[in-house]
Amino acid sequence: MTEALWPAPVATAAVDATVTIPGSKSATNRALVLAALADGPGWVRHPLRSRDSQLMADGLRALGVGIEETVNTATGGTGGGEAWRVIPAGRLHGPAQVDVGNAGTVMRFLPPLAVLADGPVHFDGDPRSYERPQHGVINALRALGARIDDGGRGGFPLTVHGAGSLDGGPVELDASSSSQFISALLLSGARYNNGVEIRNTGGTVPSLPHIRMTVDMVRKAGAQVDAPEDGGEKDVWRVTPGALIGRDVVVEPDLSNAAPFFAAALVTGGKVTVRDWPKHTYQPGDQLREIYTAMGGSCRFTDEGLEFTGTGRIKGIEADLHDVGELTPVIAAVAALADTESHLYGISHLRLHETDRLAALAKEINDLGGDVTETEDGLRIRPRRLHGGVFHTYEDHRLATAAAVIGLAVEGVQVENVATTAKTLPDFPQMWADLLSPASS
Ligand SMILES: O=C(O)C1=C[C@@H](OP(=O)(O)O)[C@@H](O)[C@H](O)C1
Ligand SMILES: C=C(OP(=O)(O)O)C(=O)O
Repeated sequence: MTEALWPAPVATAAVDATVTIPGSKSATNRALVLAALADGPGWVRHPLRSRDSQLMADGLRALGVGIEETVNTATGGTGGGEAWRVIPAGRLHGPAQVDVGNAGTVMRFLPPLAVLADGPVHFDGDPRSYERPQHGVINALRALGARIDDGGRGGFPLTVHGAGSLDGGPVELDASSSSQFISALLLSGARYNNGVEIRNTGGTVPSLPHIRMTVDMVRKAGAQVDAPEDGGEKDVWRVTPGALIGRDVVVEPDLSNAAPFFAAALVTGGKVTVRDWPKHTYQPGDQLREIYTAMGGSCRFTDEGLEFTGTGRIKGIEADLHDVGELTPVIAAVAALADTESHLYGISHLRLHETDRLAALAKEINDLGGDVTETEDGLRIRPRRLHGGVFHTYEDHRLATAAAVIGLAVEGVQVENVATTAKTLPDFPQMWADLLSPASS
């Protein structure tokens, strides 16, 4: 398939901009699931509007949940802007068809909810959804009493035969390939007759901040959750059965999507402020403060948000990104422009993300003249002068934003299918143009 090429703009001066980043994908999709399972209507304010959140909303609608996408003009504590009203179905219904696209959150979070529907729910998605791990969810739901037909594939397409309820209870699974297996069961677990107790029997679970985000949101929806970080048993998460309440949830900006914008400050020796950066958050993107500081930037909170300043000189880093894997593509791009070598590790699970991110980053950066080697669980990136060329993106939004970062400093980078950023940031090309135009701030 030939996709249009987007000429990545070169920065001709240090950037100086203030950016509004749309809502967090992870928080939006959790809020939608919890609101759909609640005992009364709720609001999701400042939701992300992107392919992944539309897939989630459409999937829930297919099961009978009402989601009204409105612009809220109220000027209360939460301000105006977009707000989605979620009206639970009473009883989730099947038969239904759900498209999971290539959204990990939809693939993993909706089957545990579909077991509560009163009929079959058929799930299908992009070709890549057939390859991404789903065993943790399928095997766990079966062990908890659900009937799932997957034709022996262990993944999509599959049909969950909703029976209106699920026994639930204790279950073991291997969550070393995705934290989303655990989040998925925690989100629906309160609605199972016996709740759920999940024990990870595999290696270390990646993306722990995302599980903490789940635990926090499920608790705020009124359920009791025990988790290892609160003195609970290692590798065990428990939700007690009970009702969830329809709430008013305000979604934070997507801090992982701030990564390319702050990177622009580092690469050009400029300054970028991301508005409304939360002082306390469970998002992994908050770790950019530490990571980009180690790479030579400096940051501070201002009245508007978080401001990053760069010097134009980038230091390589040695970093375990196991907890914050989704930041890797953009960090790798920054590292490819650094003065010293970087070693990013703890991220073998990235081979099972939107694409094999380790292989894709190594190939694409090397095709621009870089020196990147894949290790068993990461990447070694050595400084080398890069040149222009086509950067393939493998339908991975974060490969496209990584390419844009390299393009700031390297003339002639052409990004294949920049539209793939629509997975979590549909306005990326315009936001990037605004960042680079003096009128942007
Ligand atoms: O639960 C979530 O919202 C996410 C969890 C992480 O998944 P993995 O644990 O599969 O890496 C992360 O990479 C993904 O972007 C979003
Ligand atoms: C891994 C990611 O997404 P998903 O939710 O599809 O797993 C990501 O956004 O980097």
